Amino acid sequence: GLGLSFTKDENFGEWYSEVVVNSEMIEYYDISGCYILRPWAMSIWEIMQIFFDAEIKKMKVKNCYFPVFVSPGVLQKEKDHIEGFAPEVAWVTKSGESDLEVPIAIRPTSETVMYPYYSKWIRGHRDLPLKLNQWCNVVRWEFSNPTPFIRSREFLWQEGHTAFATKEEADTEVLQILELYRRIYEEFLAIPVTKGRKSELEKFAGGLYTTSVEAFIPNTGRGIQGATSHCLGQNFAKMFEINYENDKGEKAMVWQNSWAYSTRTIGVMVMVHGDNKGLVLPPKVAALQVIVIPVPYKDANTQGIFDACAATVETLSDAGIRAEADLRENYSPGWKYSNWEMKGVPLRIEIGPRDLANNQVRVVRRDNGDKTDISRVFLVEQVKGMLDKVQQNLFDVAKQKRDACIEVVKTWDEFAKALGQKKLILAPWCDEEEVEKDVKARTKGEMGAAKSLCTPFEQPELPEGTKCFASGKPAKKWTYWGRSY
Ligand SMILES: O=C1CCCN[C@@H]1CCCn1cnc2ccccc2c1=O
Repeated sequence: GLGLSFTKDENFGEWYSEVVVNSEMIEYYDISGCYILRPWAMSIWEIMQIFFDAEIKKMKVKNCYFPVFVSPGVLQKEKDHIEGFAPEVAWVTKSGESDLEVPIAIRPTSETVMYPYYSKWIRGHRDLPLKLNQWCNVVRWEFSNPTPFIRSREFLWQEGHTAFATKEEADTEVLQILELYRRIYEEFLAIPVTKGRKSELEKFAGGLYTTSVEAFIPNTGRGIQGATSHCLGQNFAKMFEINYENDKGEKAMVWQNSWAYSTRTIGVMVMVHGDNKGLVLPPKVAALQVIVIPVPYKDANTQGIFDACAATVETLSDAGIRAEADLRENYSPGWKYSNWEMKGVPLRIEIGPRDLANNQVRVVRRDNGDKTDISRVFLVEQVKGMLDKVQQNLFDVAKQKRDACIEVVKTWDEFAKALGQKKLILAPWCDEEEVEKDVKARTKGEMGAAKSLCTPFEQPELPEGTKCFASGKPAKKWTYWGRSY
């Protein structure tokens, strides 16, 4: 039938797969871990891209495009960053019938592709800052459970790679980009995220420090890294000899950042807002914000109803609202309601004989089902107002649910209990890596180990003498912990 076979609370994994397919965002592909992004998903990606691309252009970042193929020499150049990732690198070994002399890697990320050329292009201090970004795909041949948008062997992202004369400039940009990622999640996807710093164990090994925006999925009790903004320090500058003659005539190495968000954002949005009727789209990223549906009754002025639907679409479209009418003759209004609810369209407008007679329309909200009759005289401002209310309500509900999952703990027992209850745990930590490894070891199991998610920039009060939850040593900071994707 039309509806879902699984409910979000009873069978989250099956529910998710069904929603992304039935809403026509994803088509499963015949290669494991690869998915077809259909227009209903691609339109969300494009709306975010328009915002983010415009914002980085204000920051004087320029777009470019580097090859997808990586020569083995440079890929292996960065020893400690590549070692952990090597199993994920996909290689081209043949063309046609013949083997390639030297296998060629497919980019899993582009530091090693780009930085030999940064070394060539950056000569003097006038060549700085160099700020490039590319919108592209990357390939990581992962083996852990593939999930559309969340974990796939190929995904779309943007990767920014910048180089500065000073650490101060790099530090500043890291946080400017992180704020853009917060806006992507909170202003567009209506998802609350926490800005913070990754631990030494969880950070990008090739960098100096990693900041991230962290989201949380209440249904699975798992944290998920939403986007990352790394300061690479001078590590890659040393490796790839990216230096310049500074204004004192000395040779100096550049300070670099790299930052990315990916199509994973779309999966988080599905998981957070979706319900048992299917996808729920935040209006800001909805390709279609209003669907207008005629509700003819016997022969009561059917043409008048269809004309009113068309006129309503025109009025809303002229006001910049993304609206369409579903005038298909061979589907009932009820079928259409279910279909567009499954696709997550924020508002439905119904026009029947009574609405026509009263020069009004009935508006139904997808997020909470509220029905409101509004006069066609005030149509645009009322619909705009309702779209804003849907956007805000989705954020407020998601934030309330996420906050309800946060558990502040002081001891190991409280930590273990909260973990079992699928909580997002805030705990005082001594900031020792050995202790972090110990937490992973002690929580290993079929649900996956707990790990540190981030140390939030907004630190609660840490009373003198507070002990680390895991080691009992003097705590230095509050850190979020939990199972994760
Ligand atoms: O996050 C980002 C932001 C954008 C640019 N790259 C950084 C760091 C990527 C870390 N990473 C992640 N998976 C990998 C997989 C295979 C080889 C290398 C890597 C790898 O370096």
